[in-house]
Amino acid sequence: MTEQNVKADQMNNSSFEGSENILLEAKGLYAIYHGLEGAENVVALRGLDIMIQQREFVSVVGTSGAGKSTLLRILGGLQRPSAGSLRYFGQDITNVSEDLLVPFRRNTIGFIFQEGNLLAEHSAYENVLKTLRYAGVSYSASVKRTKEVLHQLGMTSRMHARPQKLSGGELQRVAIARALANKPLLILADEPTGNLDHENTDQVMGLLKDLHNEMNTSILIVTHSPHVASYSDRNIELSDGKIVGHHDAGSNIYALEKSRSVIISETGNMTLPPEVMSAIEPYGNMWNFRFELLNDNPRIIATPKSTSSGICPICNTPVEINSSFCTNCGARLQR
Ligand SMILES: Nc1ncnc2c1ncn2[C@@H]1O[C@H](COP(=O)(O)OP(=O)(O)OP(=O)(O)O)[C@@H](O)[C@H]1O
Repeated sequence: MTEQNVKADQMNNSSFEGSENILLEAKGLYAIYHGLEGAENVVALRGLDIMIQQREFVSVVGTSGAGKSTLLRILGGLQRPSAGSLRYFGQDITNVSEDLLVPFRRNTIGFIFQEGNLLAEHSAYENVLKTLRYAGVSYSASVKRTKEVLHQLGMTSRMHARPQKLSGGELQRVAIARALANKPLLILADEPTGNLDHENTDQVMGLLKDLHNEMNTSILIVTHSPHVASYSDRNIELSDGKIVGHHDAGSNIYALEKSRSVIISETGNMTLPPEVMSAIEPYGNMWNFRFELLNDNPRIIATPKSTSSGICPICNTPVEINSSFCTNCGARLQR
């Protein structure tokens, strides 16, 4: 049994029934940044539900400002959600104190950031070693594990170099080594190849993929790049703080608009792809939606509710036939 199995088992022992393979589950996540000095609030996440199974490799894609980094910070317990809940192995950690959260993070999650975030005055070796010592691992075990993980990442010959002497690709290998050193159950990576050229991106992502296949670690990577996301087994597409698509390994995430799904939440709320939303201008208009099967694939058909019946479809009071709004409730109506 590996160290990670033991960690997962320990957490599972106190988990809720039926949640054995679910590493994390977030429900109804909101993130609101309060504007300073009269500036408007920014709603970065709008009620996200997300679930990650043990050993999954998941990517989150979205354009700049979609809320990717905010989501990663909340899932990693680095930032509290404004609303919603976060559970690891069924245990609610949304409101646990910082005293409990810090050791939980250290033992469960490894973080990789775009900049690598290595300590400049320490060598690659010392950067990894310090992480393990900080986590309470004995000196001799830390030395052994540091050498082992730097070797896995192909960094043995460069391990005594300081960050300023390392290339971008080497820096990220050390950052990965550091994140993996304590054998976390989850790696959270925020644009880990954002500073790398195409060749180094492929090398680093290939390494991460190989390591994922060898280890019991789940990975969640946030990126704006469909190419980076293509290394994952499952992709979640974020737009304006909402999930607008789920794509599995077989789908073409370079052409997301062709494979976007309609998301229906547990409470029955439906999220439509942004291009559909802008095409139907739904605000204040009434639409009929129905599902149809086309070649065995469900598709959604939307038709405007008309007022040809002479009844407002919203408040059910009589309206003039073909009028463009209801004088009783003020709804905009389709003629
Ligand atoms: N500390 C903050 N204070 C106020 N607004 C913030 C803060 N952090 C993020 N935001 C805003 O929240 C929204 C989501 O930001 P976030 O960084 O999560 O998006 P992102 O998808 O990671 O973007 P990028 O790819 O550019 O990093 C943006 O509108 C951003 O300006």
